[in-house]
Amino acid sequence: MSETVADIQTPSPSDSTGAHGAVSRIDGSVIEVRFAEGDLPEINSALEVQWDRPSKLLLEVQQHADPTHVRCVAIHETAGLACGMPVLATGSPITVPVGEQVLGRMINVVGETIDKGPDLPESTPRRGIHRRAPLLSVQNAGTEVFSSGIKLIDLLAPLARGGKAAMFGGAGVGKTVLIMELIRSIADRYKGQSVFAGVGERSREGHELWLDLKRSGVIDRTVLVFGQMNEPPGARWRVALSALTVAEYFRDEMAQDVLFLIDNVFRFVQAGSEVSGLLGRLPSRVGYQPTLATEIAELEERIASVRSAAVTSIQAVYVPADDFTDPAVAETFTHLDSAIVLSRDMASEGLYPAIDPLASSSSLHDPLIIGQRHYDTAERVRRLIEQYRELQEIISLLGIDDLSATDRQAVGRARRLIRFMTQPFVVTSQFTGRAGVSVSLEDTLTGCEAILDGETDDWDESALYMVGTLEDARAAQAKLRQST
Ligand SMILES: Nc1ncnc2c1ncn2[C@@H]1O[C@H](COP(=O)(O)OP(=O)(O)OP(=O)(O)O)[C@@H](O)[C@H]1O
Repeated sequence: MSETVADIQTPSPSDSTGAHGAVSRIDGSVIEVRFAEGDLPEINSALEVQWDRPSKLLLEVQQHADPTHVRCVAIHETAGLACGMPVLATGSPITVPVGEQVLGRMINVVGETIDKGPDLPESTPRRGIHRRAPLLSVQNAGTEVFSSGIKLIDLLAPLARGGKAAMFGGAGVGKTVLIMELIRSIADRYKGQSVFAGVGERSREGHELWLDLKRSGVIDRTVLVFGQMNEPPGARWRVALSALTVAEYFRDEMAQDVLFLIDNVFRFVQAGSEVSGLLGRLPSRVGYQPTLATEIAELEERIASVRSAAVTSIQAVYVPADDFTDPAVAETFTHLDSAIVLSRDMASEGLYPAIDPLASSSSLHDPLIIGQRHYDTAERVRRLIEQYRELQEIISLLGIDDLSATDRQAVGRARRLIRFMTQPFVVTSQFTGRAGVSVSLEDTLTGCEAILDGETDDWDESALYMVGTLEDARAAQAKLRQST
């Protein structure tokens, strides 16, 4: 057992364990329960409605309204619930099954299996979902590069082993596709376990992921935890913590590296905002809950690596109305090692993955970490693309012919570089008809250097579009020459 475990134990059962209450008010997903004075269950503890239905109805205590009433958020659907129904205080937080038995399984926010497989064995250990982050003294920040096989990411926003990366983007710019590709490319090379938290997204996507992981043979090392958009806000709000608890068990009790993926962090914030509104709290900036920063920090700070095991996290963050100053987005930014920003302009030009090379960044971008060659190439790429963007305004006004010869050369190289940075994905091969490729950093650097040095100046731009290495582009160019 690692030294961190003692620091992050689940809160001990409270005195209210086994206390009986009764539903006194139902307000959609917010339920008020009456207890005898002195019996009030703790905040964040779970209550179970005692009804004769086969489905469970769990509530989580959010507020002590007065000495005899608690206000709770429902984790399950409340249809059929009536005032006066008996409620049992479980005395502990919501718990989820953890450990080897859940590997290869798909579970919901409270740990019920949702993959139509057999029930989990009775012996499966369970852990409460509210836990503290490991102490700073035992945390281990990641400075080792974690290659993704995706050219743009490895070059300009390298991921850190044991670090946190997020993909930011508005609707439909490719967050889910990118996260799926990363799972595919990383999970089969990754020795540890993977935990996927599906928060508030479409349930169809969850099902597709499950089938996809099954086909690629990595499902036995993966746990999928879902609280999707058709579920009540309480479930969508807490599911990220449930998944994180499963990941923490691998890290702390089994000292195994974990890949922790979340799609989508914004939905977690949104569900928290819904719960806050239902509880009658006054909204804060842009209508968000006043506890926004705390809620994000409580989640993000728990996603931490310790000396004995690394937790590498990749998250998708929806950017509402493409507004990167949105408080939920800006707040998430502050917790990351790598930020991958997706651009609608690039997506509309079909430049996938639509990663903005200038807006994306990584704390590993330092010659002492990634090496001088990588650093210099990335800087040259950024400078050239920046120059191209400035020239684009002039081009749109005056046309390319009015540029100087050096500027025209820069534009040509930048356009080739931008095309070279596109890459066919395995997960999109079915609808693009191009086989997916993974590219090593060495090949990415060699290709970029060749383009920056002018080796491809007389190549057709299209030869560099949606290829893997420079050699693939060379072959495409030869084919194009032959056909003309
Ligand atoms: N790498 C890619 N190659 C080809 N097409 C892509 C790629 N990435 C995204 N697309 C296209 O963009 C569409 C939307 O992608 P995706 O579902 O990943 O977006 P999203 O940002 O997750 O959207 P939402 O916010 O609506 O969930 C895909 O269905 C696909 O047509």
